[in-house]
Amino acid sequence: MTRSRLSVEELVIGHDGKPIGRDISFSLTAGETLSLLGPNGSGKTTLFKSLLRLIEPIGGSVRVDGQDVGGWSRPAMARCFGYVPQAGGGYFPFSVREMVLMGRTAHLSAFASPGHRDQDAAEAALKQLGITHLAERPYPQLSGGERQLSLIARALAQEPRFLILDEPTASLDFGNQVRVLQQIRRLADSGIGIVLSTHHPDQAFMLGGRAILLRDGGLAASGPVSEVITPPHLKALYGIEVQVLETAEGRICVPHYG
Ligand SMILES: Nc1ncnc2c1ncn2[C@@H]1O[C@H](COP(=O)(O)OP(=O)(O)OP(=O)(O)O)[C@@H](O)[C@H]1O
Repeated sequence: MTRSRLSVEELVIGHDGKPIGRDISFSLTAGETLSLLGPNGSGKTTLFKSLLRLIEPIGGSVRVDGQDVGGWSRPAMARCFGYVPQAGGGYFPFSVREMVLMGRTAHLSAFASPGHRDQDAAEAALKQLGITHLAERPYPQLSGGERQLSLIARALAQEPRFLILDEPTASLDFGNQVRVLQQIRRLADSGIGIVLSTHHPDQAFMLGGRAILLRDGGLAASGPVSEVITPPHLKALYGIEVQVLETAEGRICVPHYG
């Protein structure tokens, strides 16, 4: 099976025609994971929204298998990309099952109601995230971790080739951070391309794959996680001294507190 390839080429991102990032190029094959790190305000959300055409890029292109997505319709974009926005992603006065089923909208023709194929995709997404037991619960009553898993299930029900997650572990407790990351890693293993932003370099180590660093209006580094998440890069990115230590579980970052 040939896997889809996402190529971001010399993207220029910004707001109201004013660039905040330029020359942003990277690529990803479905099944791979890419972690995006950068200080607050460096443009991570702007980059994701530009990639998804929720904000018009100022320049450059985003291609899937060589096709420029610039001319794609919204449903065509939604069949290719799932998006889990930052922090909660809105209020849904529905049960988890209903909310996840709404992720199927991109597959429905105008005015059509969901059919068996859509119900099956929603159930499969709930199962894949291990939250079938939450299906009847009203979304507003869920905990932060349960909401985040439900939002990922909703994006997954779209059956996207690429999943874009903006700080998927923000506001989660330590256990739920690890559980959500384990699920994300499984999604990559199942063949979905994952691009996620995080403020925790350790999470890039946990996910493996590749990482890119966004700083001063451009990509400061790009490559395998082990080559990108290094003390000099972290110092340049965050202005603090950090050691990278090897442990039995993998690498971890330890800041200097002195
Ligand atoms: N709608 C907007 N209009 C104008 N400027 C914006 C808009 N949204 C964001 N910005 C600015 O663009 C810059 C990048 O913001 P963005 O939210 O992309 O950063 P970020 O890296 O995701 O930040 P954080 O880590 O704090 O979530 C910031 O200076 C921000 O103030």
